[in-house]
Amino acid sequence: MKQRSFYHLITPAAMAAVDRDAARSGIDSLGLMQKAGQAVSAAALRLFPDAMRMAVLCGPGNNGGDGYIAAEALRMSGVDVQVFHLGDPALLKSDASSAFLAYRGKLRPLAEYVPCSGDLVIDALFGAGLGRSLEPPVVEIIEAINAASVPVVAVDLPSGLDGLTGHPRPVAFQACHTVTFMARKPGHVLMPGRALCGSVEVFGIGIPHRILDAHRGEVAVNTPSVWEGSLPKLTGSAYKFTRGHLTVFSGPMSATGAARLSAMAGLKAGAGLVTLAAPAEALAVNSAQTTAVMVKEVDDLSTLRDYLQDTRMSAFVLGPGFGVGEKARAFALALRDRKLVLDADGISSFKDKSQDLFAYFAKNVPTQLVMTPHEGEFARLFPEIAKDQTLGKVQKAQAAAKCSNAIVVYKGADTVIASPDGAALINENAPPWLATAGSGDVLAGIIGGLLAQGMPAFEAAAAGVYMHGEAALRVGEGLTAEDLAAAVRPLQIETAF
Ligand SMILES: NC(=O)C1=CN([C@@H]2O[C@H](COP(=O)(O)OP(=O)(O)OC[C@H]3O[C@@H](n4cnc5c(N)ncnc54)[C@H](OP(=O)(O)O)[C@@H]3O)[C@@H](O)[C@H]2O)[C@H](O)CC1
Ligand SMILES: [K+]
Repeated sequence: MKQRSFYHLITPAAMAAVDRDAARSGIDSLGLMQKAGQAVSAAALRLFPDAMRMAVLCGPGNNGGDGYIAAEALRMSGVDVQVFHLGDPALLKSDASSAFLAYRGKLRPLAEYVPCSGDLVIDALFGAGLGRSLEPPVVEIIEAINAASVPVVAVDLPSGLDGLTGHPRPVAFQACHTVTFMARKPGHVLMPGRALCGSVEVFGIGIPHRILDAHRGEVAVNTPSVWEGSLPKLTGSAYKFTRGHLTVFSGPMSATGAARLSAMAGLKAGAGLVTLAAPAEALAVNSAQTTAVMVKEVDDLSTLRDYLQDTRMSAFVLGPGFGVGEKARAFALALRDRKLVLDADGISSFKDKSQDLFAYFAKNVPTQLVMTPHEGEFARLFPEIAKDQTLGKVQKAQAAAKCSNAIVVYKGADTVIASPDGAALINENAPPWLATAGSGDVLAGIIGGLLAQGMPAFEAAAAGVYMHGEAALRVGEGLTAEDLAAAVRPLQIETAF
């Protein structure tokens, strides 16, 4: 059975609505808090059986409530527990107040906590209800605990981490383990939140899935379950043209390697034919270094138009090593009714001219344009969105996809794939060694290869990002882009021979 709740992400605001609906449907909310707190206590005992003292830091809301339940459960297990509270516990409301009243152990104000060797900190200051940036006294305490390197188990989210954006506000605990409830939030998956959480445990506290489903938004983790139904299927009657023809545009003689990496990756991703469309000066160098990939002269807009007469040309990659400028812009606009991956120089060519690009591709429904910017390229194409500090990476990618009518693959350790209709996926299978020269060229080629085989653009982009991560994991540390391209494999092939 698929663990659906693990792959769908629930924003903190949606989680609050889930809580409200659970209470309205008659579910005992204190019972939910008790299960949450007990799960935290179980995790602390399992992971840190030898802790000399467990310091439970309890905040002013329900996250603090979970902390009081955990503290009492630990105390009952014989652990030396000390609660350090933020704010006046007499002001706690409803379930959190009940949890506080049920706690029978030692209690001191948060400011009195001094981290000691042998401590385990259980962080129950703030969770999904963090509504604004932390104030200086709490910032200082978090910084002091992080600096002391005592282990921290976080309740729901490391305090200070924004569950929507994955950003610290302005600091957050560095946890070694985080226990969250029912479903992960985007902040558990986006960077740097993912790193601040340590390992993440999703504990079911008994909220029915029908309530979670009702509040499930547009953001999920990029897993095969989202797009595996759209993967190209290889049947016994397949021949090379039915598997699609990908064209990758080569740069000038001095910059052809990037396009060759894309081309090889497209072929490995399953495209039946791949052609490097190169200017005359780069024909020889490309021909000398390719075997299965074909080479064809495409010099200018006029030869491109002739080339496009062949309607079997099913998808295109423009950008890797291509060169920034008017030629890239003219080529991209000429491809407006084709399936196109616009990457690297193809993106940078539209700096300060992005409205032309967006206007040309505005009418395609569904969109056939995939753009693959890293952070710097994203800022060139979407300067206003990039500098909006109120938006997290997912919201930025969603806004960019909407205004460009393109699938936006906003790259990084936490690549976000966003569609103009608002759907967004966060990728989490990319190992750190994927950050190497030429890695993006390989990704563009994989996505192009999937588009060529008929996958819809959003699914092709998401599957491509996932296959890219899988290929990197297969190669391991020390990977070069050549190794990566060679390690690309189709994910699912139906062998109906
Ligand atoms: N279904 C579930 O997943 C359950 C989760 N539980 C736990 O409940 C919390 C969410 O509880 P909530 O009370 O909504 O929020 P918090 O405890 O995280 O924080 C709210 C309180 O914190 C104050 N606040 C917010 N930001 C700041 C700040 N920057 N500085 C100081 N104080 C802040 C806020 O004060 P206001 O003035 O804004 O009202 C609140 O007092 C979830 O994370 C889980 O741990 C349930 O226990 C079980 C069900
Ligand atoms: K917390």
